[in-house]
Amino acid sequence: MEFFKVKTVEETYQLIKQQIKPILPIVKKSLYEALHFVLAEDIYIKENVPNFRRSAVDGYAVKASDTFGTSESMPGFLTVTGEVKMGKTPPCDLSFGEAMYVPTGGMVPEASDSIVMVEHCEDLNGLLNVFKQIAPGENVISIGEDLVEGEILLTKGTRLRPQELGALASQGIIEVSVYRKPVVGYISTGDEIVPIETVKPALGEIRDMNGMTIGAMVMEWGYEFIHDGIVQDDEQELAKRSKALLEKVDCLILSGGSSVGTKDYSVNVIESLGKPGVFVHGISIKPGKPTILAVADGKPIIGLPGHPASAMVIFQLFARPILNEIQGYSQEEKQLAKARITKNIPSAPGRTDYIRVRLFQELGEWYAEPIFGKSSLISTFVKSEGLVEVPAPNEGVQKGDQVLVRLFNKG
Ligand SMILES: Nc1nc2c(c(=O)[nH]1)N[C@H]1C(S)=C(S)[C@@H](COP(=O)(O)OP(=O)(O)OC[C@H]3O[C@@H](n4cnc5c(N)ncnc54)[C@H](O)[C@@H]3O)O[C@H]1N2
Ligand code: MOO
Repeated sequence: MEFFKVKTVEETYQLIKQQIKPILPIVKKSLYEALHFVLAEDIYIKENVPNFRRSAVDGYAVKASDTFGTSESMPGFLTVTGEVKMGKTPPCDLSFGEAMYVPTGGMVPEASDSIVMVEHCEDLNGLLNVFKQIAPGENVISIGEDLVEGEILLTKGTRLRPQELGALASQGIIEVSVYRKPVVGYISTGDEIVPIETVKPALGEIRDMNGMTIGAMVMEWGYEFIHDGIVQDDEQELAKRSKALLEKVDCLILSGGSSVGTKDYSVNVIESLGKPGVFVHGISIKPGKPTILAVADGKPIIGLPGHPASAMVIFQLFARPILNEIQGYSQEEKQLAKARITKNIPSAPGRTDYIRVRLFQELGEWYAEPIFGKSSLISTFVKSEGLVEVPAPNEGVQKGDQVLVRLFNKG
């Protein structure tokens, strides 16, 4: 372990990918319980969808060539031979000069290649007047147009959203193998930190905000959170409590004591918990520079800076990908919005800054207003809806520049 040799944000993300592996057990879940779990198997399409030719509209099945040359002023005439009932096969096939009524989703007779919409024709006692020519294939959903038998439907590592569950349902797959969701354990450190229930903290004491913000973020992501309480600045006690908690959870978070002060024991304790140990201590980032990232016998450990806004920024940026990796999910988060920045943001080159911003809309354009303030201020987060990144090589962002905002979850 190297002492406080800062890594860039990019290097940190690369190290996370290298160091953190899927460790969570694979479990079976019914589709009803599988939302947001990460798939642990490849799934192939075993049935075409649709597996019969289906009409996309309410109309008449015809041969397209029978409609060629027809128009409002010069309708074509076809004989209506019957009607297709929903969920049933057509009563008979179709010949030239014939038409058959088919509702949306109904099966198209084999000899028909297209459907004229009801609005483009008129059924006069079995004589269909067609006022519009159509092209072969029009309004027909072909076999396998949605999902083709034999092709891959979903790959291992896909997070199951409503649409993936729908695709699985189309195949009659009612149970899937997924990675169990992580259980996150958390300890606040610091002689000055007192439980939030404390009615009147003594002068110099502060209520445990980080336990609340970090716990709520974990729960927002759908994972289990265990707050194991507050540990005073006592290295042995912290080591004992961290070790015991790490055995029960998949990922351990310590808040505070991450810096280089005389009572900042987090890094030693984290290093003692298992191999290979600390792989990041210090990131060239603002806020959150003294962040610690480690792996102990496969389990990730994060040492968060104590300042509440720093802890939230770091947790948002790095805990999310770490928790994704242990579930076998390694895609990037994509909750981004474009906006114009309303003020200049100065920044030191060589350091990546994350600025809290409030979003608002004016004359159809979105704007991001920087909420400046120290990294100890929770109020900066309360007023914000996202973070704007000022990349390391840049000296800042100019008022009016287009920026990408990483949105906080709206719940
Ligand atoms: N000489 C240096 N000092 C500091 C550096 C540095 O590079 N050199 N970095 C600064 C930066 S940046 C940060 S961030 C802080 C991080 O320090 P720690 O992680 O050691 O955090 P603490 O000292 O324990 O706490 C900082 C601050 O946050 C409050 N805190 C802690 N835990 C909680 C909690 N659960 N809820 C609410 N507030 C909490 C704590 O009372 C302190 O006020 O280090 C700088 N120093
Ligand atoms: O980098 Mo620290 O998190 O600002 O105070």
